[in-house]
Amino acid sequence: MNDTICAVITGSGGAVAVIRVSGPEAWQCALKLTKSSNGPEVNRVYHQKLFDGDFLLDKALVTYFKAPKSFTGGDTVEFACHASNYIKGRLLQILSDMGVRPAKNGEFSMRAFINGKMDLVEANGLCDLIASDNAASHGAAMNSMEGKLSAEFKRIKNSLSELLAQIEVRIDDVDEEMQPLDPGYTKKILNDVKLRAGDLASTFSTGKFVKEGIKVAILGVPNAGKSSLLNAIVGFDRAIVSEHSGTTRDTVEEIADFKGHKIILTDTAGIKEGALDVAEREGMRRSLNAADKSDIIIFTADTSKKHLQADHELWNSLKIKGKKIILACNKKDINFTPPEFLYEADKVVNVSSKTGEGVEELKNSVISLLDAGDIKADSNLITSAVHYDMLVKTEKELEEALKALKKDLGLEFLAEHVRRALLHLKEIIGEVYADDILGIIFSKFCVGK
Ligand SMILES: Nc1nc2c(c(=O)[nH]1)N(C=O)[C@@H](CNc1ccc(C(=O)N[C@@H](CCC(=O)O)C(=O)O)cc1)CN2
Repeated sequence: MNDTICAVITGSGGAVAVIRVSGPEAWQCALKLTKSSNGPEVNRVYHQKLFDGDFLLDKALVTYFKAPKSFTGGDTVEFACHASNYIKGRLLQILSDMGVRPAKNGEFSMRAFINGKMDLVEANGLCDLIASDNAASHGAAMNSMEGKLSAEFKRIKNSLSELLAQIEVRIDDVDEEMQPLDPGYTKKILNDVKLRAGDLASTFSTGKFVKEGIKVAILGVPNAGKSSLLNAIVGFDRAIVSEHSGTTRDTVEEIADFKGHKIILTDTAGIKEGALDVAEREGMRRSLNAADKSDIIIFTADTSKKHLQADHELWNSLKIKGKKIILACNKKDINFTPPEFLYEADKVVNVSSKTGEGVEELKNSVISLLDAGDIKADSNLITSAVHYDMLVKTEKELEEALKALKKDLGLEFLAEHVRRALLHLKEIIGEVYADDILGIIFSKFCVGK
């Protein structure tokens, strides 16, 4: 915190790059770089020359922020220079020569957190916002960055804090001068808080998919119609289709939208037994790899053909992966009698890639089987596995507190469970933290953030 750090805070490409310098020496460095003697005004942008020794390095826009009014809460200067790799490299070198250290990943945000500019949930939201790539992930991240998610955590936390205070004064009240704790009231508060923590935790089934997208792998034996199905789902000719078996040799990935959810669809090379060349074997390895990584598998079977034995073998090998499987029956003929194994599918959908029949049902099935939920704008979503984990732990402690109350185990027992629940909530927001944990959390942020 006491040293001065710098980093390029803009992405690659574009004509202008911003370099942020933050820490006690930031202003001094800027005065040297711009060879100015008189102090700049706070929160003003100056068009200034930046010098590399006696040479003119660039003419840039320089903004001066004074602590505590800056992104990090410390003295900060931003140089919006031309995005030449040479200019950026020299600027960072000159700053380094002045004793300014390159910022670590997330270090600016970590300073902002330590300086009380945002809590940990808001910092996490900021990180998610930068990574967001659709309306749903953007909306969830914005809610979080804007403090709406934190506010809900704080509401739950405050109810528990008040309850704990009530319990603790009675523990201290050895002379029993106070009215005893009302069990009905205590039970009501505990139940209410547990319900709210549970409601928030339950949004994670939607939230995790909102943040990362849903990975769907399309698998099947060669020539089952996988690529046609991918094309029918995304609505354009993404994958090459032919009547020849083995047209798809490598996996083909495409992003689609299912009811507002981001879907990462992977079409795969058909899987078969028998003599294979090296490329075919590699293709199949990638197909199975896509199956392993997926959240759900669409198993495509051409039920007009008689190779259902091959389908069955592949089906059995996929079943053991323990994933949800939707069976997409392609080109079904009217005399088709379904073999037994079809009934093991989590869902069977008849599809026609040609007419688009069944495609909507397929999309809906993915969402409902994964319990991915509806995406509602403006509602709080838990997208972090850590937050989810902490909420589940909170719920368990509250359950224990309710048991302690019911069995009348005494105020100390009750207080201990409430205290632990409270600690989980405080850890989520960042009211309590261990220094080494902070480093780990913020190191997941990108450079320059
Ligand atoms: N050039 C530039 N653009 C940027 C950022 C930045 O740091 N620099 N941001 C960075 O991520 C985002 C904007 N976020 C920011 C948040 C707070 C402050 C700030 O200086 N806050 C002070 C002063 C507030 C005021 O005077 O109104 C404060 O909170 O005290 C600046 C940027 C996006 N665009």
